[in-house]
Amino acid sequence: MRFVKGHGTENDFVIVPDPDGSLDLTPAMVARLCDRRAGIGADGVLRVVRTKAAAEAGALADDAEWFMDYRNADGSVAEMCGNGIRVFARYLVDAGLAAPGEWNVATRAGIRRVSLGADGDVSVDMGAPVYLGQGRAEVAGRAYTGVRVSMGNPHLACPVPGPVAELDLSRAPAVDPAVFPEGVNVEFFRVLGDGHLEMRVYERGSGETRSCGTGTVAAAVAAAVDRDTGTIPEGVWTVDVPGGRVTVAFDGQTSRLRGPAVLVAEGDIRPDWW
Ligand SMILES: N[C@@H](CCC[C@H](N)C(=O)O)C(=O)O
Repeated sequence: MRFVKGHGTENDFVIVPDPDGSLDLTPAMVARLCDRRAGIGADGVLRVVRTKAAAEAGALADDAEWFMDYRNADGSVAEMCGNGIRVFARYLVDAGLAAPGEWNVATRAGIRRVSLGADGDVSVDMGAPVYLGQGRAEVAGRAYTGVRVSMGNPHLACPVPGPVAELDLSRAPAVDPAVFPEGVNVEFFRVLGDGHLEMRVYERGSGETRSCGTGTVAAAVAAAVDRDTGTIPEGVWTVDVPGGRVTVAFDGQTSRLRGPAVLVAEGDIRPDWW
C-alpha cells in the first residue's frame, strides 16, 4: 500500500491513494496507521478514491471526480475535514491526478469547491455554516458556554477569557450526549483584536490536535454571529492555532477557508506489518 504524509497547519494525515476503491480500509487499520509510536502517526487518514468507485458517494459522481474518505485517528468516519481537504487537493495536483485551478471534491458533507495553484495555499468553499444555538462543555471542573455550529460535522465553539494556552485539554471536554448524540469537536477561542482569534481544539475521534479547519470556521462563526438572529456578518478572520494560521471569510452566503497544505513524505506500508 502506498502512502503520502501531509499536514495543514500541523493537523496531519496519512493519505492513502485508492483510486478504484479496491481497498477495505477497516477502522482498526486506520487506528494502526495513525498510531504515533507503532504506526506512521497522524490525526487522521485521507483515502483518495474516485467518487464513482466510492459506495457512500456515488450520487455525487456527476459533480466531483474525487471523494475524500476522511477517518479520524480512532478509525471513526467524519463528514468533513477543512485542513484535510486542502491537503487532499494538494496531493491530487502533486500526483498529476488534477490540474491546478478550481474544482469540486465530494465529501460525506456534500460537495466542496477547492481552489489552488501549482504550489502555495489552498482555498476551500466550506459552505454556509449552520448556527444551532448555545451549548456547554466542562473542562477541568470549569463550565464553558459556547455556540453550536454545523460545518457538515458538529462543533461547539466556546469563548474563553484568557490565553488558550492556559487550558488543560489533556482530557476530552465533558458534554451532554443528549445534545451531541454524534459527539462533537470542541473549540476554545479568544478574540485578540478586530477579526483576529486564537484557538485550540479537542477533536472528536482524534483528541487535541494542532489545528482543525472546520473548527476555525466554527470559532469565527461563534465570534461573529448575532445570537438572536443567527446572522453571520460579512468579514475576514485570521485564526491562530498552535500549528499555524488560517484565514476564514464570510460573505453573507458561504464561508471560505484558506491555509497551507504541505506534503512531507511518501512510501510503502510493508505488507507484513498489518
Ligand atoms: N481536523 C479536521 C476535522 C476532522 C473531523 C473531526 N475530528 C470530526 O470528527 O468531525 C478539520 O480540519 O476540519
